[in-house]
Amino acid sequence: MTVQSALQEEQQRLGMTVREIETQLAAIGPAYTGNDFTEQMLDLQREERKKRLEIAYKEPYFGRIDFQELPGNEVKPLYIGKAGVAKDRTNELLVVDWRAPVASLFYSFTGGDAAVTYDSPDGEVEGHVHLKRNLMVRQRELVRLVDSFTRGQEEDAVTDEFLLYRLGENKDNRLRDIVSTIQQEQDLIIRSERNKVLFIQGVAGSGKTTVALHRLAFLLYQYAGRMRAERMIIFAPNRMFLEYISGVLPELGVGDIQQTTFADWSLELLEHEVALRGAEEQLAYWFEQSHTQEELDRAPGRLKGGAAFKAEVDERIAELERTLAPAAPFEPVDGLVLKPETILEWFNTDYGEESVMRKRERLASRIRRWFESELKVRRIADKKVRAKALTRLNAYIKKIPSYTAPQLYATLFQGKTASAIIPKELAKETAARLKNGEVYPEDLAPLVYIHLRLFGLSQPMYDHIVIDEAQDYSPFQLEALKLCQTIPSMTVLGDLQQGIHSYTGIGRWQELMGLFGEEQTGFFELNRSYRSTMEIIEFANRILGAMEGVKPAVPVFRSGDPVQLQAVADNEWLDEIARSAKALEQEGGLQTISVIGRTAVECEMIHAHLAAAGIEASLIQSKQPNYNGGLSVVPAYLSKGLEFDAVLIADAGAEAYGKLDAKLLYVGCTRALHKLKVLYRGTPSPLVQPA
Ligand SMILES: Nc1ncnc2c1ncn2[C@@H]1O[C@H](COP(=O)(O)OP(=O)(O)OP(=O)(O)O)[C@@H](O)[C@H]1O
Repeated sequence: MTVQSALQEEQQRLGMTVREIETQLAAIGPAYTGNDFTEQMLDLQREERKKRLEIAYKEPYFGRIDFQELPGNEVKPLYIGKAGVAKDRTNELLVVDWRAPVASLFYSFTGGDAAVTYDSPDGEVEGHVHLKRNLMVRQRELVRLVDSFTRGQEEDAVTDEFLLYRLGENKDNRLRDIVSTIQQEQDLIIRSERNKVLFIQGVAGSGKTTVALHRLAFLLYQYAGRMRAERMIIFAPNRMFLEYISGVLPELGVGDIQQTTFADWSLELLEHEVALRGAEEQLAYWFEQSHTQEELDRAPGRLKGGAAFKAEVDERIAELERTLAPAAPFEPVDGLVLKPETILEWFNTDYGEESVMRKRERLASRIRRWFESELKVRRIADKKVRAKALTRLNAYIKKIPSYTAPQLYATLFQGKTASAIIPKELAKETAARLKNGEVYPEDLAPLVYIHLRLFGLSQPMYDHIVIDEAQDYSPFQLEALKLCQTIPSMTVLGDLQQGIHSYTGIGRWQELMGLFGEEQTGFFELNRSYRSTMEIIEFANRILGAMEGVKPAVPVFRSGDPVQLQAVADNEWLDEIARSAKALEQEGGLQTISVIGRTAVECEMIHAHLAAAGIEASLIQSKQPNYNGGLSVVPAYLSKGLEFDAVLIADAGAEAYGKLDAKLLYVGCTRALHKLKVLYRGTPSPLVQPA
């Protein structure tokens, strides 16, 4: 078939599909506004369908795969799109949803005449691929067609043309979906079974965040009815990042998934009984100055987030459970005695796996019921005797220990019962804060954990949990989240090479993986980086070069400008930043440009200088809820997770980045998609020695 006839065929097919979608959309009609429940339910379904059709209407599909099921079936063309569309009357599939089992061929097939297979609900299906075609549709017009495989013909060497085109585009201030170019190694993760805790170690720009979001969309499709969006939750490092990723799920037709930070979620769970303090001061403390390894190891976050402290918390809860049932008999009326052995038996046998305070509640109710029934049986009607008995009952129940999470947590920092591993100074300071209802970020995981052990989760358990930037999580945080699921189902992603919060996070994935049984976990590595050009990735790889156990990122073959490394005199520094930023702006086409500084203080200074030079830029600070694109100034530690068309590293001098700061500089440089310029004052950092 010639290119011309292929184009014609596809144009006709596209026209037919678009008309069908238009007809179906028109038939849906206006929303129901009445009170009939059945009608309301039907309307919800119609709305769902409408949403899917609208997504399909924008860009009906992006790929085609011609598949012949064996043995000997006919060759069927399958069009793959964001949302499945079937013909109204015949139910013939016009577009296959990208998440459908057969669509996996589009992502996993890399050429060759051999038979291939995919997993369907009825078992493995075998067949031959005859054609793999990428189609670019914009505004319902076919603008591009590339065949990456035609059976029986020489292999076309253009497999990655579409990917390169997508990667070469400039980006705005939002992360995008990648359904049309998901890569094989990413697809494997997205389609993994649900009842696993998947750990994904991926280099900067390997698509971890994007893949995790696509995985949610896949799970909702694959386990429709068994997994629900409102019972899924995404944990991201900060609110600005949440805003940055907020477009992807709606683009994939998925709504209602909770997206939060661990701190916000914890405070809500604790019903705002405590107030969070010190988050910004902590960032300033750890990032505005250099620290030794020893300081990092002794950091409060490490101590309170580690396994040893958790063991102490567990022991404290166990002790509470052991001593909760009263040891003294209950005698509401002289001669009427409820023995402690009976109470203990009720407590130990009747309430099984329930949370500790719930068990207490049930025990108290049971004692009350016993009291009422005994008084009835004994026909105790005398008002005075009854009133006295009631007072005794209340006093007895009041003595059964009752704690809120902050109260129990506080016992770990006071008097004889204080924790053995928390240094005295830290314990004193924590106790004083707790008295005022104030906590630091590292107190949240133990508090939430205690709360969940004491009271359980007040809402349904989560069907799936996504944790982004998980290298910054402590084992205790994961232990707390583990309590929110009956069967673990999580996607835990991060990059140890970007582990800049080592005062609280982990050094090895095993620290988190070890919390689950081996059969419950899966581990994936993503080493290909899709964000940056080859030149940028090679530069960034050299920064980490000297570090132990580093896996260099493998670039996609996308070449751009060389990275510019430029010395600048102290007195010229701010002017040069302004000049460089202006030059990048004037290049045109770059939608997002960022000046990345070492500290927040440095960024404030740069921002003020840009403003004085008449250059409009936004200053990104730690409390910021959003980021609007354009030109921004941001400290390296806040740039994590984001990306910009062009990055200017404000100062990579030896004073700003010592050898211990490799990860931080790596984070900064790997934010750049297309252009990277690095200025330095004085001697360059040993991490970026000029060639
Ligand atoms: N298969 C793909 N097709 C097109 N673009 C992709 C693909 N995979 C990743 N990308 C792009 O690469 C960039 C990086 O993706 P993402 O932010 O998800 O990576 P990450 O691994 O979470 O990065 P980091 O750890 O540096 O924050 C995004 O612009 C994303 O759209």
